[in-house]
Formats: sequence, C-alpha cells, structure tokens
Amino acid sequence: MVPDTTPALEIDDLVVRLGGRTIIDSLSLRAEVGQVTALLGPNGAGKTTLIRCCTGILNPDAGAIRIMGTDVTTACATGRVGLMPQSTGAWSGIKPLELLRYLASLHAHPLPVEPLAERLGLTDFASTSYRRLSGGQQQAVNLAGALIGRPELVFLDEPTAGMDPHSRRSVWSLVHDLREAGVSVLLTTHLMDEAAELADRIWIIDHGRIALSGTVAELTAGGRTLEDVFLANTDSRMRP
Ligand SMILES: Nc1ncnc2c1ncn2[C@@H]1O[C@H](COP(=O)(O)OP(=O)(O)OP(=O)(O)O)[C@@H](O)[C@H]1O
Repeated sequence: MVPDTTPALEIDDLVVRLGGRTIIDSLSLRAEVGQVTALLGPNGAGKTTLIRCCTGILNPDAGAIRIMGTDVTTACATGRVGLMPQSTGAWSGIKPLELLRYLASLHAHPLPVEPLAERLGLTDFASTSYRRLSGGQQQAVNLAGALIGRPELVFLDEPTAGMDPHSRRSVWSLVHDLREAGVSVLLTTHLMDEAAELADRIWIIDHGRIALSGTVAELTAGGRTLEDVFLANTDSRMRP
C-alpha cells in the first residue's frame, strides 16, 4: 500500500496585507503529520498572523492553505484543528472547569474534562475566575481549551510564555505525549531550548518570509547553537 504523505499543513505562496503593509510575503511551508513543527521569528515577523490564517480567523490576500488535504474552513468546522492563542480576552468571569465543560460541549468527541484539567494542573485553581488567574495559569487553561476537542492538528502560539520552569516542563511533556499519540503540532516560541527540545523541524521566519528551515541537527551542524542560527538569519530591527 502506498503510504499517505498528505501533510498536516501545506501553505503555498501566502500573502497577507494589513494596514497597507505586506505582513506575510509569498510564504510557503509544510508541516508533516505526527510531527512537531516550530515557527521561530523575531517580534512582528508574522507568526501569529500566519496562525490566524491557518485557523480561519483571517483571510489571506493570496495563496493557499491545506490542512490534512482539505481547506481551512472545512478542517476547522469539522473540529480537526485546535488553537491555543497568545491571549484570550473574552473569558473574564468564567471558572476554568466551567469553561472547559462549555468548550467540550461544542465538540462531538471531546476529551474527558477532569483528567485533562488534572494533567494541566487546573484543578489547583478551579474556583478562581479566568480573569483573576495569573498569566501562566491562563496559558494552561488556554492550552486545555485547544486540546479538549481532540484536534488532529493543534496550533500553540507561544504555549509556555509566562510559565515557570515547572509548568514549562509539564507542557513539554504534554507536547511529547501529543506527538506520541500522532497529533500534529505547530508551535511558535521565542525560547530556543524549547524549540530544540520539541521540534522535529524548525521554520525561521523574518519579515513575513521563510528565512531558513531544517531539523535542529541540520540547523546546528558545525557547532552553532540554534540561537546563533536565529540571530544570523533574522533582522535585529523590530518590525514597525
Ligand atoms: N490587524 C492588523 N493591522 C495592521 N497590522 C497588523 C495587524 N495585525 C498584525 N499586524 C502587524 O503584523 C506584523 C506581524 O504581527 P504578528 O503578530 O503576526 O507577529 P509575531 O511574529 O507573532 O510577533 P510576536 O513574536 O511579537 O508575537 C506586526 O508588525 C503587526 O503590527
């Protein structure tokens, strides 16, 4: 039997213009099924914009996105995609488990809420409303929300930003388990050790374009650190 080589995510020549500027500039990228793909890039490089396009929040101006061989709208509508955004201003007064139960009710075959909450340490602050949680605790709730619908492809936008080293390690272990279970993960991070620990393949983007891609071993061949490679291949000036 011929193996199915349809990628989890395939982006071709994507262009996004916002506020009169080109934010994503003819960008092409591929993420394989069952792998962890890391998107690195300086502040303002376009990482979140790209994720917004892949999750149906933003329509690109040109180019194509395929998720497991289907279009974004279909993939998202059928619950095959999960998203952990950088911030969710909307939840305010709701408590973590109430939120997860609500999100679970939107999916056909959700994960059981309590074990997921336990795994992410949410039960420790179960009676606190979302808006009163610390930044790292909110991140943990956001991560649970991304996973509750058993997505086949999950986008994690800076999943460990603001987390202490214990919480970060626990997220790393969860990402390893997701990979083990065959879930495809695309994450962004500014932490080079996180990318090196988790990613099967890294894509470095700068000013909305792919600057470089490869496995950690390929990128760091010759004794350079991932941070050296990042610094050498990206612009030090922050995007306006
Ligand atoms: N709605 C918008 N209108 C105009 N410009 C926008 C809009 N949304 C994002 N941008 C701009 O697009 C650029 C890319 O932003 P984006 O959030 O994708 O960067 P990023 O790579 O995720 O950065 P960071 O690492 O800081 O999170 C920035 O210059 C940002 O100001």
